[in-house]
Amino acid sequence: MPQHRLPKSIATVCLSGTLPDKLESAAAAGFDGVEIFENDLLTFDGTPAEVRRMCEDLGLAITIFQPFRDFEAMPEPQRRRNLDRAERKFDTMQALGTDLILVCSTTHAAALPEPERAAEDLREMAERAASRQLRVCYEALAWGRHVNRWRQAWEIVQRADHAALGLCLDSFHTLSLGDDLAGLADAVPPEKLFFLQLADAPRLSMDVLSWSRHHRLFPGQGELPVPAFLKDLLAAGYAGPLSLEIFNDEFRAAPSRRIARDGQRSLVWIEDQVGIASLPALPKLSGLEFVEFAVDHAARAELGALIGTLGFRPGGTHRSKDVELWRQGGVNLVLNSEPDSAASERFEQAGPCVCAIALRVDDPARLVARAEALSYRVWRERIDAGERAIPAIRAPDGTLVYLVEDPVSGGRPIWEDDFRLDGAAPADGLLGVDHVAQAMTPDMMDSFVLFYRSLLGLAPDATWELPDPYGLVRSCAFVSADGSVRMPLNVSESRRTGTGRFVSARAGAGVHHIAFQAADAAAEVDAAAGRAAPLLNIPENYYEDLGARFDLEDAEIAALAARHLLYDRDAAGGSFLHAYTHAFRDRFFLEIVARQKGYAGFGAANAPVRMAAQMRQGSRE
Ligand SMILES: O=C(O)c1ccc(O)c(O)c1
Ligand SMILES: [Mg+2]
Repeated sequence: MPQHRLPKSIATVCLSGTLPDKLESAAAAGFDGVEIFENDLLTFDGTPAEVRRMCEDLGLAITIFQPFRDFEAMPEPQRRRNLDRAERKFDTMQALGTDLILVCSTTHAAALPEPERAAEDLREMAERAASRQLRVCYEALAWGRHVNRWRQAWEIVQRADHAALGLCLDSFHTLSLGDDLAGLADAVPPEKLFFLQLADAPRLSMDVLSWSRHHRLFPGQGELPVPAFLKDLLAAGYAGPLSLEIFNDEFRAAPSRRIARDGQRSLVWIEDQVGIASLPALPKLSGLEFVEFAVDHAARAELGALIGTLGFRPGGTHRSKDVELWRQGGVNLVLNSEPDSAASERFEQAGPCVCAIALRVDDPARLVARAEALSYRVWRERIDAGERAIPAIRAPDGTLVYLVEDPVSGGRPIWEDDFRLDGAAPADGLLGVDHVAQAMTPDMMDSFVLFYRSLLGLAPDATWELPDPYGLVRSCAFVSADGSVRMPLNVSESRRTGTGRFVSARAGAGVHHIAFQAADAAAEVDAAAGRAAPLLNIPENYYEDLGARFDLEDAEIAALAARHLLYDRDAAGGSFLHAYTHAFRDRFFLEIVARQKGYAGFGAANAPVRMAAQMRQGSRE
């Protein structure tokens, strides 16, 4: 393991904007250095010396200049021209003030399949570089013409045998081919490990070039074993920068400050994963203590009426603020109309919405420290004497995530301190909050993924592509190990889907629906119907199909149909019952669910039916 902190670096290609924007965002996020991607220099209207000065002013080192393409093993006359081209790039590097250039393995059809020639050429280039105190590192592209594995690249570097020539290892190129770094520590001396690029990605079945150019992600946002890769590299003695190199269509378009910040977080996360730095330990989560809505008085009355039909009753009022607590069984809903508060700020911006959720955790202070180490913003609401200070962390969309100490860990319920609990006894059919689903623009998804994974240790469930009548909705839930916290994330490229319309109305991301877990779904729905709850109608065709898909008795199906309950079952025999309310002002909706025999999903198979029903219901209003 390295004795000193490894510098953190990011390739300019990861970020949107002009070169100065990219550099400022990298510096603001706390990076020590940048990889200058050649295209960002070519399109910049200023000299390399100016870029050098900008970086110096921002405290950024230029860790590498890249890429230098189609160099090795080319026939004449390209061979000679390539060496001239290299000399020109060395001039640029000297003006930039960086000593390292990345040569990626050639993809050129004319390249010769001769490692000896590749070695000879790289040796010549390294010799010329060395005469200017510069160095060259060689990277195997996963789609290289003759060299696509690090072992092949190493064979060539070894054969070239020049002190100014080493390897660049890129986690994507190795892991995308199902390869790993086994044998690296034995084969390659540490001084030959010149540079490391870290990139994660979702597992996709497509050609590796398109996968790499459009779908890379920061470590922790995807599915590749990047921490294991880094561990192997550190064990082999790598002591250079940890550098992020992400080609991603969303990143290219998203605000560079947010993406740079996420990049920096991903490196803090991976340092903790591999044990070269440590974050305060992950929280132990035990469910949601409350969900808070930002409302004005009119919306509060209307929302109170809706949740009233699900058996919620006013349970108390806040001692010093215009805030009501509504309860049903194990669920607490907070309706916040306090002017000049975090809630009112959200209301002004987005109208009635979920402005906060509260997690029950074993140690709020430890999770606040973890959030701070990951540069997530911590919020402390102003409080009056005698009231409890409840810390909160800002999710990527600004929603507050309050942290309350789990009573099991010795925490006292927060309600007695801050509320006058004077409500009538509510109904008690709900056990707790089952899940809170958020909808967002596609460019926000990976920021949320990193938030839930790095901060809370939630793990991704399966990804679903759900057909709404007006476009696809992509959904992936993040779930705690014990299932007590479930957070589905939904995105849609179309603005006409339910998700797309929500995101437009909400101007960003937010909570799209909240599901309550019932002990007995049928009883809960019957009670809600008795209170004239606006429940979503499900068409008869759905129930016809249920009978075909599952071995349910006709009477069972009739009982589901009568209640507009949806049904799902998993391979292990677990089952799921759920029903929905109409949307509240076309913004968010509520769901009643019951899980049996360990069912762990969300009824994804039913989502198209639900979305079509919502579309019909919306157009009737
Ligand atoms: O996609 C490419 O061409 C490319 C270029 C340079 C790299 O370091 C890399 O990993 C990929
Ligand atoms: Mg690379």
